Order: sequence, then structure tokens, then C-alpha cells
Amino acid sequence: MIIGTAGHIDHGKTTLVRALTGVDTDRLPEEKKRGISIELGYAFMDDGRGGRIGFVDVPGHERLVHTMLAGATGMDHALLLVAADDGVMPQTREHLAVLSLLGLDGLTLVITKCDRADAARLQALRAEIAELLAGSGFEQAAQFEVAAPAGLGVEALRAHLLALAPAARPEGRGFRLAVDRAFSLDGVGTVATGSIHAGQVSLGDELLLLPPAAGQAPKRARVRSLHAQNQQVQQAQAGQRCALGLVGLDKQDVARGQVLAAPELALSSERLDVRLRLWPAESKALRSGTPVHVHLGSATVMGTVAILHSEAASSSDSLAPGAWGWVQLVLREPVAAWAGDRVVLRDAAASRTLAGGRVLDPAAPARYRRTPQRLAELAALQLPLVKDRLQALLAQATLGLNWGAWATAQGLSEAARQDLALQLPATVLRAKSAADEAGGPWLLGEAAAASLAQHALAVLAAYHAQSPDELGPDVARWRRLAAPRLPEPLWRALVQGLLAEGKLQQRGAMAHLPAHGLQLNAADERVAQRIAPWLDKAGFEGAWARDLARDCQTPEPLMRTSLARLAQSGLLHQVVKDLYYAAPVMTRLAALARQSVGAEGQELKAAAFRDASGLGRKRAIQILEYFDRVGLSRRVGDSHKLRPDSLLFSGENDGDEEGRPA
Ligand SMILES: Nc1nc2c(ncn2[C@@H]2O[C@H](COP(=O)(O)OP(=O)(O)OP(=O)(O)O)[C@@H](O)[C@H]2O)c(=O)[nH]1
Repeated sequence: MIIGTAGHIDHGKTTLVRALTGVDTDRLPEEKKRGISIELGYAFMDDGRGGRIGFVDVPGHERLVHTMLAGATGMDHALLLVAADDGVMPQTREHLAVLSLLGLDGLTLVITKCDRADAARLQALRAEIAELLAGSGFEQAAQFEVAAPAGLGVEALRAHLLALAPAARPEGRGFRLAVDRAFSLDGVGTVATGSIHAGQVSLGDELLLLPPAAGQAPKRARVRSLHAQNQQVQQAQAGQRCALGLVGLDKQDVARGQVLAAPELALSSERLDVRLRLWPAESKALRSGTPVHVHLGSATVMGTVAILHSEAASSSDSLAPGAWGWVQLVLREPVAAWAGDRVVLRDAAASRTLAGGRVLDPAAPARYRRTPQRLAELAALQLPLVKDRLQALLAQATLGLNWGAWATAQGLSEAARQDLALQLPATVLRAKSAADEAGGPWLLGEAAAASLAQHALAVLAAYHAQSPDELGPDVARWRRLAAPRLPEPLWRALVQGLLAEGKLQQRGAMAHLPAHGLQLNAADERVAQRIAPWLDKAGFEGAWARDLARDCQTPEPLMRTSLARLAQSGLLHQVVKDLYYAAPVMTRLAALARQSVGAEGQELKAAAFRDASGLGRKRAIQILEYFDRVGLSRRVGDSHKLRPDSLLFSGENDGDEEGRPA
């Protein structure tokens, strides 16, 4: 359990923490000299059950609200202090706004310095406080009245705090700690401290430092020593203050705002979709384009607001004071954030707390971000239980979801992922990603897969109706027509599924409905028969239209139109303009290409392919480029990578081996 203080400067936060714990959290010489808190302070109190309650003491100065926020995101419960003599002051209001907007479950209100007020004053203050709390969600908060230096009321408050139930935390989350301090200690090395936001950590664990520097992999560290709630331990968990002694990181690598996380949680976000509420006391609506300070964990970054949807029916372009809505935060620099994380927005001048809520999706899309489709996904992401979120998302996401990336964004531990994967219905379409494609596997819900298949087949039927003379579009073209935004692996899985069910046929790169068989006219048939031996003889070199016309004694224009139609029908392959290959020859070349794949990554080695085929360099490259075009491989920079799940030229779906019309 982590309890935090909040309240206006000089209202007695540090004094109260000292009275409860015996620890003076103002450690810095400057804090001592000026009598104010500048940094977060930490203290601990035995809970009487063998455990400890951690305290985070925050500064009350108006210029230090960002520091207060770094401490507040890790709190389970807050003590909001109001000095009896001063009464409700600006940072009383602002800290209350922060705690309310963070969605903190518990708050206790404490009137301090009661020795400085008479009964009438206290009476008036109680009324002022009731007014303050109205609308904050903390109207029912317990209230205590203390004079800490004299010990008045402190024991009753202590008993109340000891009786608080620990905050419920979602299970199955990977470890993460929001760093609020880093230093180096003789004999220990680099130490990072913070509140554990989720999961647990043990001595010897490997952790990542997030977000990584631009263009770099996250730095790694191993936990050499571990303190939780100020005691040496083997293991620490969510809801504890923790100090980690780290091997592999220098002190200057680590700073407030970063996160130490379990390796499976590696991410970095510059766009967050969040559900948040504009503070009711704001005078103006929140609009798209508003620059803000975004506070997440112990981090603060600048960003811009894009309103996606307001839950108040009146408007979807802005968020009215007190209204909840979905907002995209476009950040100037990356942060590490996961679904469910608390977020608070302050204005660009950092003078006011504006809004707060929770992250729905830390991997938010830049485009199509407020389409009805996307809003339906956000509604799914807002459900309280992770398994319901997954189920609802699969029912909504017509473009599928990347399982690995999604589970990471949800902050799930390795074990929780395995559990959840087992609960996935068997009807979900699963698609592996190629070795060099990010994430995976991809999932597509049953209904989405069915309607996509139906749509794709309808597009194919329309294509046939429009181009009856063609066998069909090549698979890549078909995808662009039917489902341009669908992730490639899902499209491939869909096509394989349709082939397996017999709803689709493929010849070469061409897809067609089974009913749309090949109807060659008599002239094309004759040309096909005449050129067959010449194409055979030409082998891997292929035959040019002009040479075929000459060899077969067919007028060149007639030969050219027939060849084009035979290629459209999938019986021939046109590798470059006017250069044709028989289908069986191409199947043999594809087999050689598959054999020339390098050990690492599926790379088709041009040199190996050239040697295996005996072709010249130029022709070998032309053929590899043809393979890219039809989808056997894909171009990655200067090389060609085999698509491991491509069935092209594997013999099964390439028509009959003779290359004759069916
Ligand atoms: N008379 C009286 N003085 C108090 C009481 N509590 C705190 N003080 C005094 O008020 C002053 C400010 O107290 P702190 O505990 O430092 O206040 P704070 O809220 O921690 O201040 P910041 O962290 O800087 O915002 C100190 O001089 C305390 O001795 C109290 O109950 N009665």
C-alpha cells in the first residue's frame, strides 16, 4: 500500500508524515533551509500485520505540481491536507483535481493545525470543505482533525490508515516501476527507486529501461539488490515503494520519467488514445489542437490534444467541462505507457490541471482515428476485464489485431498471455507473420473473417463480370481492391482458407472463382499448342514474342495477342515485356529459388539463384523481381525475401503441370 500526501504549501504534509512514521522526509539542505518540500519524500510505517505502508510526501508549491504528479500516479490512497488557519487554498483545489482526475480510489481529508483555530473557525472550514469536495467523487471521504506537533488526532488517523483495505489491482500484469529517483551508491552501483505500478520483480530478473532512445533498442539491466518498503527483500510487487540496485546501467542512463519493465513489455508510444474527463471547474471546453503537458507515471511530456468523441451528446469536436470523452494525445517525444495507466493533462503554461483519465490504447493509429470502426474498438478497449476487451475487440476489429503487440500494450505478463491465448475461440483466424515482419501472430474474429471472405469473393465476382476475358486479378491486385488496409499476413491466411475450402482457385499469381473457368478461344488454343515445344526448348531463358512468331510461323500481331491472353489465363508467365515462360518451367525456377534461400531470414540470394539456374545475372534478377510482383517473395531494400507461407508455384494451385487448359 502506498499513501501519499496532497495539499497547499505549508499546510503540514511533511509534519504529519513525520508524526505518523517518525521520518523527516525533507532531506535536502535547501528543503531544511527554506522549510518547504522541493522533492518527493519517502517514509514507511509498520502496518501491524508484518507488512509496511509506504508514504510519498509531495511538495505543495504551485511551481512543483509536476513533482506532485510524479508521486501521485503511484498512490493507492491520498491524504488531502487543509490547514485550519489558511483554509482551502489554490493548491488544495489543484491537488484535489489531480487526485480526482487520476481516478484514485481512496482519499482521506485531514484538517491540520487545529491548534490554530477555534470551534467557530473549524465549523466554517468544514462547510468550506464540503463545498470543495462536491463533484470531485470524494464527497464521502473520511475526515480527521489533527495538530501533528502536539500529537493531537494523529493516533485516530493512524488507526484509520491501518484499517484501509489494500487497493485491488488487475492480475496478470508484467512488472513495471515508474522511476522517480536514480542515484549511485558505493558498493551497490546504480539504484533506481519508484512505485511499482504493476506485476512483481525478483532478485536476478532482467528488466528493460523504457522508452528507448530514438532509433535504439531499450537498455537492459539485471536486478542485483532489492528493497521494498525500505526493507531488503527477494521479491517486490505492485503497491510497494521499491529501490532496485541495477547491473548494466550507469546512473546517467536512468532518470525520473523512465520506466523499468519486464522484457515482454517493450514499447514506446507517441500517440495515446485515452478516456478522460475535463475538470468541471474549467471555464472553457477542451478543443482539438490544444497544446498540453501530459503527465504519465513519473514522466511529463508536451503534446497536443485531438478530440475523438465526447460522451456528452452535445458535441464531438470538443469536450465540455465535466464531460468524459475519448481523446488522442499526440506527444512530442515518446513515453512508455500501457492500457489502464493514469494520465493527467495540464495546460501549456503548466499553470492549471485540465483533465485526467486512463490510457485505452498506447499504440493509437495516426489515421482513421475517429471512424465509427475505430470508436467501436475504443468502446471495446474500455471494458474493465482484459478477456472481455479481447473478445469485444475481436468482434469489432475488421482489420484484425496483432496479438503480441496488443498483449504488450495491455501490459500482460508472459503467463497471462498464455492463459488468455488458451481462451481464444478456435474459430478465430490466426495468421503468422513472416520472420522479418513485426509482431504477430495476427488474429481476426470469426464474424470479421466471414464478412471479409464474403466481400473478397464478391469483389472477385465483380472483377470477372467486368473482365470476362481475364482469368482473374493477381492476388496482390485483388487485395488492393478488396481489403487494402488488411494486414498482409491475414490476407494470405484468408486466401489460403478460401483455397482450402474450394471457394477459390489460383493459377500462377491469378485468383479466380471456381466457376470462372478458363475459356480460351480456338485461335489461342492453337497458339498454345504450337508454342509449347519452343517454350520447352527455351527453358530457363524464356522465349521472346517475336522469336515465337517466327518459329511458329504465326503473324506477330496474332502471336502477341494470344500470348497476352495465355499469360492472363495463367498458362504462361510474362517476366518482362514480351518475354514468356511456360508454367512448369516457372515452377522449376521457383523451386530453385526456394532452395537458394539463405539460412538467416528467408533471403533469396541472387547469386545462389543465378548459380543454381545457370542464368546470367540480369535474367536471374528479372525473375526474382517477377517473384516479388506475383507474391512469392517481397522486396526488402536491395534483397528479396521469400514469403514462407506462399503456396505460389508449389504445384498445388498452379494449374496442371502440362500447362494446358483445364
Ligand atoms: N501550529 C502548528 N503548526 C504546524 C502544524 N503542522 C505543521 N505545522 C508547521 O507548519 C509549517 C509547515 O509545515 P510542513 O509540514 O513543512 O508543511 P508542508 O505542507 O509539508 O509544506 P510543503 O511540503 O513545502 O508544501 C512548519 O513550520 C510546521 O512546523 C500544526 O498542526 N500546528
